Amino acid sequence: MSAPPILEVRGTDVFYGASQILFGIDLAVARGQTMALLGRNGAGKSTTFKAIAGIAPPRRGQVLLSGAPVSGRPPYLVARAGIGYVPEDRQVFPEHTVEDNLVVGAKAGPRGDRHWTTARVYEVFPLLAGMRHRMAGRLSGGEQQMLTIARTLMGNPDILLLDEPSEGLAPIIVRAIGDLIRTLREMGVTILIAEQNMHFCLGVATHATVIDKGQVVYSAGIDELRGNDAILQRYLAV
Ligand SMILES: Nc1ncnc2c1ncn2[C@@H]1O[C@H](COP(=O)(O)OP(=O)(O)OP(=O)(O)O)[C@@H](O)[C@H]1O
Repeated sequence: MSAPPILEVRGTDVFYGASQILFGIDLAVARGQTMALLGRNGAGKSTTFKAIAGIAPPRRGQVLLSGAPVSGRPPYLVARAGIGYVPEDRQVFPEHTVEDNLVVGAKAGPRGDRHWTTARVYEVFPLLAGMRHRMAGRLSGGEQQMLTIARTLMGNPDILLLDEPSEGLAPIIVRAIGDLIRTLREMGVTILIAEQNMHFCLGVATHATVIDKGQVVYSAGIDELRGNDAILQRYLAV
C-alpha cells in the first residue's frame, strides 16, 4: 500500500457563525509536492488554511496528517503535530533581532528531528544571514515574509502552509520569494500555498487545486492547469 498523503482535508465544512464558508473541501498533498490553492478573492483559501491549522475548526469533515486526524485539536497542538502555518499577516517580533525571531521558532519536529537550525536557515536564506542582528521591525515587507517562513521552518514541520506569500510585495521581491519556494521544493519540503497570483503559482507549484465559493472545482498537475484555458478564465480571470 502506498503512503498516505502528508496532508489530507476530507469533506470539510466550515461556518463563521451562521454563514457556511466551506462546503465539503477535499484536498490532498503528497510528500514533496508544492500544491497551489488557487481562487479569487473571498473564495475561501484563508479559511481552508485556518481549518487545517485548527483556528477555524471544521463542523464536518476531517484534516489528517500522514493519515492521523488532527482536526479538533487547538492550533498549538496542530503545529506540534507537524503543520507549519505562515498566516497572511507576517507576524514578526518587531523589537527582537532576526536571529532571536528564528530562535523563538526553534523546536524539534514531530519525530524529534532538528533538520532546521539557524546555520541551515542562513545557508538557504543568505539575505537573513546579513541581517541577523537587525531588529525585525526594521525589515521590509519582503524580508519579513522571508523571516516568517524561516521561523516556521525552524519548527521542523512536515508541511509548510503559506497564505498569500506574494501579497503586497514589489515584483522583484515576489521573484525572490518564488526562487526561495523553488529552492525549498528542491530540498524536498512539502508546501501548500494559497494565492490569488496565478502567474506566481504557475512558476513555483507542482500541483494546483482551485476553489470557488467554498468548493473545490478543479485539481490537477500544474502543466494540466496551464493548458486548461476554460478553468483559467472561468475561475482565475487570466
Ligand atoms: N471572520 C469572518 N466572519 C465572517 N465571514 C468571514 C470571516 N472571515 C472571512 N469571511 C468570509 O468568508 C469568505 C471566504 O474568505 P477567505 O478569507 O477564506 O477567502 P480567501 O479566498 O482567502 O480570500 P482573500 O484572498 O480575500 O483572503 C468570504 O466571503 C469572507 O467574507
